[in-house]
Parts: sequence; C-alpha cells; structure tokens
Amino acid sequence: MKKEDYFMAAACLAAQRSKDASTQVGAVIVNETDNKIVGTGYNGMPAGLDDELPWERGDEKNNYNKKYLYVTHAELNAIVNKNCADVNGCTMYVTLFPCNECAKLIIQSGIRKVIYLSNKYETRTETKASRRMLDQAMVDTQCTK
Ligand SMILES: O=c1ccn([C@H]2C[C@H](O)[C@@H](COP(=O)(O)O)O2)c(=O)[nH]1
Ligand SMILES: [Zn+2]
Repeated sequence: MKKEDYFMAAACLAAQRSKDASTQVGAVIVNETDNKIVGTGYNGMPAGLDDELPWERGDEKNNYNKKYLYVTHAELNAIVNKNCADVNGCTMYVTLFPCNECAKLIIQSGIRKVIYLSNKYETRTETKASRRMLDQAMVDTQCTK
C-alpha cells in the first residue's frame, strides 16, 4: 500500500467516529520526516457536549438549533489533539477539502500540504475562499482520487 493511501485510510477511519449523519469528516496530521501520525480528529461537538447540542442540518447556517453553530471541524480537532509541540511543516490528510475557517488554522499552524479525498462543496463561497487562502499561502493541495 502506498503511504498516501495508508494515511488517507486512517483519516477515513477517524471519520467513522463522527456522529454527523450527513457528512463524516476525518483528518490526520503526518510528520513527513519520520512518517508518523501526530494528530487525528473528526467532526464532533465540543468536548462533553456530544449529547447536548443539535445535529440537525437545515439550510440556514446561522440558525440557533442547527449543527453549524456548534460542530467542531475535523481539522481543528486534529490540530488541537496533536501529540507534539507544533505541526510546522506537516501534511494533513483530510476526507473533505477544508472550509475557510479550517484553512486559516492550517496556515497559522504551519501545515504545508493538504491531501484531500472529496471536494463536494467546491462551488461554495467558503470553499473558494479557502482555496484562495491556501494558494496564496503556498500550502500545497492535492486530491488523492
Ligand atoms: O472544513 C470542514 C468543513 C466541514 N466539516 C464538517 C462540519 C459538518 O459536521 C459537516 C458538513 O455538514 P453538511 O451537512 O455536509 O453541510 O462537515 C469539517 O469537519 N471540516
Ligand atoms: Zn472547517
């Protein structure tokens, strides 16, 4: 198995832990120098609030009773769960192309490459803004498909 397939499989496995019925997202951060996973995450509610907050979808993102105001994205969880001092120069394997908020976190944390499986929301403004920031920050992005 290729290294890229192995790490993406790990991201897919992490995604399976998500309770989001419509989109499960998994992310792993890899230190390419020694090919080690240094952080993993999936989209979930903030710690301890898993059964307190709504998972309903709905179109209106700013709705008090919809998941969008509450869910913690897979990329953020992978970064805060890191088991090393920093993730400078690391690669992130993620099952969905990052949103604009995650793109900011990726850039600020020093991750230099993002390998993704799906970009099903590529026409959304958030995704275009994410692409714009990642490109301008020269974070390498590659689709594994
Ligand atoms: O960068 C991202 C973007 C989205 N997610 C999560 C947040 C939600 O739980 C789902 C998207 O739900 P939809 O019902 O498909 O709109 O994906 C993420 O973890 N990272
Ligand atoms: Zn995000």
